[in-house]
Amino acid sequence: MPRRLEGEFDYIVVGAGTAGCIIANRLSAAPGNRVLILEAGGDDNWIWFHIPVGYLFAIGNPRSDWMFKTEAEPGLNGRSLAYPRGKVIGGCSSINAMISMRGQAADYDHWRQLGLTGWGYDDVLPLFKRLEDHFLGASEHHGAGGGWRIEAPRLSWAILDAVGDAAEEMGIKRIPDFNTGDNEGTSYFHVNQKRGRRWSSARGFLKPALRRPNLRLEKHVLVDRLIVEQGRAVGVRFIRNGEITEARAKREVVLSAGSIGSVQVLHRSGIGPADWLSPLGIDIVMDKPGVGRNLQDHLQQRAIYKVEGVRTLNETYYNLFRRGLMGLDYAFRRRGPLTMAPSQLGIFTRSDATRARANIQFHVQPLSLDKFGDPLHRFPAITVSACNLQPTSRGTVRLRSASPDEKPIIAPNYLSTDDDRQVAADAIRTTRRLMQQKALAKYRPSEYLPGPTVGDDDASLAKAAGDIGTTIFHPVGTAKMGTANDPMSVVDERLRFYGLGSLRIVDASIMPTITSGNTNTPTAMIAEKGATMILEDAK
Ligand SMILES: Cc1cc2nc3c(=O)[nH]c(=O)nc-3n(C[C@H](O)[C@H](O)[C@H](O)COP(=O)(O)OP(=O)(O)OC[C@H]3O[C@@H](n4cnc5c(N)ncnc54)[C@H](O)[C@@H]3O)c2cc1C
Repeated sequence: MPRRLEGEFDYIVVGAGTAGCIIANRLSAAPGNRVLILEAGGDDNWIWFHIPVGYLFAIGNPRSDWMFKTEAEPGLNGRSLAYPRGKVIGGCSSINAMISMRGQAADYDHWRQLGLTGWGYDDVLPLFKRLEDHFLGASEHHGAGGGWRIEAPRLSWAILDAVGDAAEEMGIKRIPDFNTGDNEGTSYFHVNQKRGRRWSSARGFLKPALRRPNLRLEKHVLVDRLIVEQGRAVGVRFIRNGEITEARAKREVVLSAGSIGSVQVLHRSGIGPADWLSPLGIDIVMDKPGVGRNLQDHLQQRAIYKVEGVRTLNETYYNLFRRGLMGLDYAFRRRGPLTMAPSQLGIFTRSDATRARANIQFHVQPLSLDKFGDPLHRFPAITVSACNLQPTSRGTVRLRSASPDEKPIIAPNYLSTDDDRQVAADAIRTTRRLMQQKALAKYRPSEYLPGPTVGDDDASLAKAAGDIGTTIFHPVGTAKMGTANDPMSVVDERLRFYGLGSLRIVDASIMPTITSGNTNTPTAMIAEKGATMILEDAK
């Protein structure tokens, strides 16, 4: 018999990630709501969760990462990718690259055009603003005083300034801010940091709320499944140190375990495609073909260029004297490379002139390595990675077995459409053009990856994209919000689960289509809106 967690709860939030921390904060702001939030990871009491460059140590480390992998991907010429997800309070916002990016107004207007009332850019702009504490203060586009701190980066690099100049030479304008509805242009990224430290959702929303007597956080608990009675989610069953415990919610269960985690919990609960679950011996509670489908991610082509006569992080890192200076700069001024989000300069542009809006994003880094987790190269070099912002490939997330200890099968299906292969080829072509601009000539950039032997024709570039393509860590869409007449819809526009009462999903998995940029800030907005709707519906 499972143990029963003592205490009465109105709401149970599963997962204290980007979304979960915000929901717990908003729901517990009403003293009458008793809120329980359950997180598989632990506290963020490790220095590398806070010093921004710690990202390099948190990824691929079981202390902070679920350590998932994709299947061998045909589109990546048979390669399987590490697929990091944060396992700690704050979730991915505690290990991510801190870029704060809303995407494009057109992304949200598209959601509204799909029939999802209340999700157009005009509708969600007040929510973005309400969340924010923007370094420039309140304005037409930004908010001040909220928990989502956004700051300008605290260092610049001559080589990145020159890449920005090169973009301008190609006709891409310099803009001061990517977050005003249209991100086409080039700029340094704004970041979720406060005075040189990472600003996660846990720091901004969960920790300040934990003082409230009506909010309870349980860490190191793995939610196995939902408890469903008479067509309603009435609680959850979780595991801690091998012990099974149940907790019950009087009002609602909110799934915020992320695009992978929320699917796992639903599938283990018998909610998902019956033809996937039955062979695993899972009793079907509800045949829901959309749960685990529609996986979308941004695939980046990481081109690397060797440079001369200019500083990059590579040689700075290997120079003991300079490394010491970096440490001192951080200790005394909270400045310098330790405050660095790995990608600093952004460029949003069109992969070809026929595109209606920017459809590729460059992340330019003053460093290079073979892959995350590997050491920096010993030669001076930069990474000029381009990703397709509006991919048409769709993948899946599903259970390997019914055991909660087993890692899921993640198959993003990258580059499985002609359009995605074309965009990838055009993106590498655009990279090459960028690096040949006059502004960069003095640094004598030479292509290291994909490499000068790769031809400029579509077929060679698409093959190279498969060789150097890698995730930019943005899985979304696996429990998509949609209209009732679409059998693949999982939640409605108020994020209520179709077919089961008292259950909502509020995290990155509900995006019907991926936003045109990094996905953390959009997920925060989804949480702000989700919490608002939960409170409204409770009245
Ligand atoms: C390495 C990396 C770099 C990134 N860089 C950026 C960036 O620079 N900018 C940007 O905008 N986006 C970035 N992203 C993406 C962004 O962080 C995510 O889109 C966003 O955090 C998703 O939020 P979420 O709430 O949906 O999920 P998460 O933040 O993943 O939260 C889910 C939480 O649920 C917990 N959980 C899962 N399953 C269970 C279970 N069964 N029981 C209990 N708890 C569970 C997890 O441990 C986690 O804490 C990055 C992501 C990664 C991994």
